[in-house]
Amino acid sequence: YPLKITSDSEKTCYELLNKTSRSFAAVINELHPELRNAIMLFYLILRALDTIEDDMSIDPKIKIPLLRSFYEKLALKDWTFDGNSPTEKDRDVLVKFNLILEEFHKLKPEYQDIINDITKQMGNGMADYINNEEFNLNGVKTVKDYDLYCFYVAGLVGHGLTKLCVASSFSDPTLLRKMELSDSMGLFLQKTNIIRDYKEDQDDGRSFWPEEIWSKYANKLSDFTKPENQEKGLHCITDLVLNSMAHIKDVLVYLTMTYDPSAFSFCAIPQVMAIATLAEVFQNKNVFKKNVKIRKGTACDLILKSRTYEGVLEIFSYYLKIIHHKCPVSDPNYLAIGIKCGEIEQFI
Ligand SMILES: CC(C)(C)CN1C(=O)[C@@H](CC(=O)N[C@@H](CC(=O)O)C(=O)O)O[C@H](c2cccc3ccccc23)c2cc(Cl)ccc21
Repeated sequence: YPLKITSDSEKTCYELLNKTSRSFAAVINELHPELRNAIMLFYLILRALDTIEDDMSIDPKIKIPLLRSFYEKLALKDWTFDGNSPTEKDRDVLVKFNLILEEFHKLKPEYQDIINDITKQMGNGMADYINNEEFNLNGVKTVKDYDLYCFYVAGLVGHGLTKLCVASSFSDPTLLRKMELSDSMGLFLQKTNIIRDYKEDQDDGRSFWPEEIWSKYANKLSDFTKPENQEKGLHCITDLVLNSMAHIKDVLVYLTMTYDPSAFSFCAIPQVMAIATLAEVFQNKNVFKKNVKIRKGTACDLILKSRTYEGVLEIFSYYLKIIHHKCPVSDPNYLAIGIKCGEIEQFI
């Protein structure tokens, strides 16, 4: 679908999108015009919220009320925010937020309401977490906290996208009665990012790996940065990958209920990137040293192959076999990985 830009503010929004995430911008550009601007603006509004939450230079006394009230800014015409630190990567999204607002008010009221509601829930969820002293000191404690945190930052995004797709008749309305499928779409992506981003988050003094899991393999999370603890670290990654694999069946079911071809690609591409990333981080000590990424060539192959549901199934089956074969018998979760791979394989 050719991109028809009709205003300066719309042009700036697409420039902001390309600046925040080039590869994701490519995916959004594939979308049918009916949904493209709604999802582009949804993405930018979420980036704005994330840029506030991520900025450790903003005093919590300012940050918390700002997160909780952020959705109210969507009703304004020319609000902007210049309080980010100069080093904050995507600060432009907030500096030029008035242009995002201008385009946002052109959306169908139904789409605006969906984005409003998700922004409100996410802002409050993020504020609750920052307010939680326990989380600030020790990061994520239980697997339950891990799922709740991922729900707020990613599961809710799935809820919003599902409602937008159903509202435009691009997806099966039954999805609204099975929101756990939308949760899994977000949780699978976010949990993959959290496993991959270990080193980056350690350097930022943050941690999202749940203590309930890593404490089986170390006394403190930073132990895995030392070579002598990296065998244990690999067992911890296996445990986290196993936890993420629990979402795969829901992801595959969700994709069968996304009818519009452009919405299907939009939803399928990040999921196939995630399963490829899980296979890449699996049994990979580089996770403790740097940010492990799949090769550009692989990413291109995945995008082409994920246009059809059969292609998506082949990709998941291929990487699940890699994970299964890479798991050493010495890994405490060796059997569990085999059983989980078998379970999903049967479904495929
Ligand atoms: C936290 C997150 C996983 C929700 C972030 N998130 C995504 O990861 C992007 C992909 C992305 O931004 N990838 C980055 C790479 C990276 O961050 O590692 C890129 O540069 O390509 O995709 C998701 C996303 C896309 C399609 C369907 C989804 C269903 C449920 C939840 C999220 C869904 C996303 C859709 C929207 Cl509207 C907003 C954010 C996201």
